[in-house]
Amino acid sequence: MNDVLYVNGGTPLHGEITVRGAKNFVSKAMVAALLGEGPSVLRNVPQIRDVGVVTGLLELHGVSVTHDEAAGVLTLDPSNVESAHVADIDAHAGSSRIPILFCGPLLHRLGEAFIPDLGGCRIGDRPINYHLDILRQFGAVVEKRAQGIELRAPNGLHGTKIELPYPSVGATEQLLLTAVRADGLTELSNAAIEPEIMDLINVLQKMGAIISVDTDRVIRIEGVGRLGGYQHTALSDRIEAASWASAALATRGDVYVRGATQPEMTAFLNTFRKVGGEFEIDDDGIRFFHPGGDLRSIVLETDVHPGFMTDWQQPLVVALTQATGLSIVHETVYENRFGFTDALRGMGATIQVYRECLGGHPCRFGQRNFYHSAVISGPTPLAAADIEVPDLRGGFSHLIAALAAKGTSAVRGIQLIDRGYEHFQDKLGALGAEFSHG
Ligand SMILES: CC(=O)N[C@H]1[C@@H](OP(=O)(O)OP(=O)(O)OC[C@H]2O[C@@H](n3ccc(=O)[nH]c3=O)[C@H](O)[C@@H]2O)O[C@H](CO)[C@@H](O)[C@@H]1O
Ligand SMILES: C=C(OP(=O)(O)O)C(=O)O
Repeated sequence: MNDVLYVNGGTPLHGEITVRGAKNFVSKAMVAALLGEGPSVLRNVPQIRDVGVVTGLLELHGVSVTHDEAAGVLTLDPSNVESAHVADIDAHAGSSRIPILFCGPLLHRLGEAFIPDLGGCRIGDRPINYHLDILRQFGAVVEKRAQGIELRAPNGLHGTKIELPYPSVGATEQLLLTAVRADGLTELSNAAIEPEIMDLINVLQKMGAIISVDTDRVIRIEGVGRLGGYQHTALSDRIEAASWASAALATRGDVYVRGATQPEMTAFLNTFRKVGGEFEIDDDGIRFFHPGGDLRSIVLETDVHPGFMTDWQQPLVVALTQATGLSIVHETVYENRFGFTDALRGMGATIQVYRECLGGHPCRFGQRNFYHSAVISGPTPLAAADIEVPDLRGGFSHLIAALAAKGTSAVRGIQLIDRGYEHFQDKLGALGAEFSHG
């Protein structure tokens, strides 16, 4: 497949697109199916590469997966996992970080697991120390191998009390997927409470789990002996929705995102409005548009939910290059998520990155040599360029910059974008973008 997109920018995006289920939920719900005795059915599944990667891993473990791609329905039947009993897989994680979440379900079913080294976006170190600490506290024995880790649970997995040093999404999911079938009670403090985690809890409850969530980031789980399958419709992808909203703003366009939902996007909508974008919400989606006139600069900090999520940051920064004045963005979730701004600078944007915590609150990256704050001065016209996609959201940002720029840009490595944006080229076409493969 041709991995370069030639984008002829300068045309505002106009029209309607649809977003389906959230990348950051669907993959976890697929792993949850491994815990059930019977088949599960997941609806509203997007056609993105991460779904293919997790499907491949589940099949390797004996899960039978059928996918009606057009209807977005996945059926996952784990009844053959015991007979397949794959102890040591000669596999790699592909582009995804999801394999680490197989630990709990496989340990419960097979008593052992081999997890390959992880993929995912290179936006910081992304260690798995919280995951391993959690698994060890449940009673797992973890050993490092050449290309991954090997785990055993010689005495089973037992409920425990854990406080996370930081409300990590993946570590919270690790705990949930392990605790639901562990023996006894588990209590997690400082848990992440992202909407995708809440929907995973919905799925686990449908399967028979007992989970309560307090208002102070404490989650309690009473382990149960067996879980069944589930039927569930995935919540929609608020990152994809916000990305198209940012594209509408940066190109002075008007995009109706069918499937976008308000409650999961409150922090984004507030920021969008402060920058000068407008939106209209109805029962089926959200219309995002540039109302004309100047955009306003803002001070923004990314944070865990209910804050402004880090995955919204990169697409929005492109729109901020078109706002009048100095915007400050303090990235507090990942230490290295401004690499994508190099290409924007090459296109004419004025963006400086700093090691200091700018914008208000000190974060855990302050004084540690990480360029995790950015100052964007605008508005600056963007000029076409030859750019290489660095990661998923950074890649979409580059695409937005190319759409906003005068002239024809070459955007290389666009396959990375398929990992989280369903049919993005069809959607660009539907919104009137001008592009070709050469
Ligand atoms: C597939 C998926 O759902 N990915 C999302 C998930 O990633 P993911 O689950 O990997 O992100 P985490 O919330 O775990 O990471 C947050 C921070 O905690 C650190 N950390 C995490 C685990 C650990 O063991 N040790 C550690 O230090 C990370 O390096 C990072 O700085 O949540 C992120 C934060 O909303 C999103 O940007 C990603 O899109
Ligand atoms: C960082 C992201 O994803 P992942 O955790 O899958 O790398 C993302 O979706 O922006």
